[in-house]
Amino acid sequence: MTKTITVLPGDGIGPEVTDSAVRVLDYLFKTFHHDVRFVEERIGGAAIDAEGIPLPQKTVDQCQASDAILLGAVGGPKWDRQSTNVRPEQGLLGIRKALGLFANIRPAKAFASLIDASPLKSFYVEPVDFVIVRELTGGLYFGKPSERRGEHKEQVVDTLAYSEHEIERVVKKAFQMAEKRRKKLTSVDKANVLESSRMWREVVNKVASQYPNVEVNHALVDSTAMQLIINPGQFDVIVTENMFGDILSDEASVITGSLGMLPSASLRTDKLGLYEPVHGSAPDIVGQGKANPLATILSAAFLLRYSLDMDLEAALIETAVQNVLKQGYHTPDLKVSSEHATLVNTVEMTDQVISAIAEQTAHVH
Ligand SMILES: NC(=O)c1ccc[n+]([C@@H]2O[C@H](COP(=O)([O-])OP(=O)(O)OC[C@H]3O[C@@H](n4cnc5c(N)ncnc54)[C@H](O)[C@@H]3O)[C@@H](O)[C@H]2O)c1
Ligand SMILES: CC(C)[C@H](C(=O)O)[C@@H](O)C(=O)O
Ligand SMILES: [Mg+2]
Repeated sequence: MTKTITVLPGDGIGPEVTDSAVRVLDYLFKTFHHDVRFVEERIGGAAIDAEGIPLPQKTVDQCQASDAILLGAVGGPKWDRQSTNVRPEQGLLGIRKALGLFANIRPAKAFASLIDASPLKSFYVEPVDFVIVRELTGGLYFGKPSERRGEHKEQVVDTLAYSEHEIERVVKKAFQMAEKRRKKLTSVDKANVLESSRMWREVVNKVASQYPNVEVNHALVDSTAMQLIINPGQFDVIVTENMFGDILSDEASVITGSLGMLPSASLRTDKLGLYEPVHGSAPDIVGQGKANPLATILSAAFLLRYSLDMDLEAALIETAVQNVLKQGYHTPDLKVSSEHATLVNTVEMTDQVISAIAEQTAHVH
């Protein structure tokens, strides 16, 4: 049966990086004779410009009817300047919520050839291999009320709300991942201040009894931000609420070299997932061929693994990315200094990944 991937390029460098990932996927599907079609829909600023809203119903319906979703990025100064309440980011939050994608998986792993691209000393970067499991459909991002108040709108309120069920399902996902990895789970919160964090801890402790092989630590978010810099190698799986996960995952991304390298998967309990780079629409480099497509290409590998059960094809992408980096190809965001380094643009980087896949699949007809 034909599988469908909905592609949501979005704004800024979004279309540049999704084009790259679609080319890589298309190459693999042709090579292995998989029957997969791509359908493109609008989200974010692109949807606001065309239809006045960041998440048209047609986009939601198409995503719901598909097997997986590949997203670029949304947002940019053009829409920040508009004085309306309509924002591109509402499209992204809306699609995560509409599809119930509660678990956002953001791995950070050191690539041997990028160790020197990190702002940290290589000694700290080499052992890095952790996954942030970020709760994605609750917390401060979605709590109501969220509004300006008072006669002169001189007050404001945002709400951090969670139900036990919302915490439990994402914490279980994190335990399941930890079981398959080094069996260490760090739950990050602000339990010295927030009631929601104290409940978060209780739920983690309750779920922990079902996973006796996994060692559990509770850590405060401020000290975790520091530990990520002074000893990032200590972490295996980190589970945390929506906003803390957002912040820590950007921090994590630079440890391993660049925001342009970090993929993500947003999952629920069945196979449908949304795959996107952790980075944003990078308005400062749009249209210049400088966008690093690897975060999106690696997100496409997750798409193959988690939504389409194509583990072999996913591994081919990951090995190809490693090989291309080993050969010294890099986009401008990757500060590599080796004498074999070759600076390439977005399209050339994609070409290199496809040739590296071709080398591995030369025997397939
Ligand atoms: N998932 C998303 O769609 C998403 C995520 C974060 C930010 N945003 C939106 O993106 C816009 C810009 O936000 P920002 O500037 O804070 O974050 P950003 O991630 O877009 O950019 C931060 C910096 O990293 C660089 N960068 C990011 N991705 C890169 C890539 N693939 N290759 C090379 N360099 C890359 C950018 O050039 C910039 O200097 C905002 O409107 C924000 O809301 C969207
Ligand atoms: C653009 C924004 C709404 C989004 C978030 O905060 O979730 C982004 O920063 C991310 O990390 O995916
Ligand atoms: Mg973010």
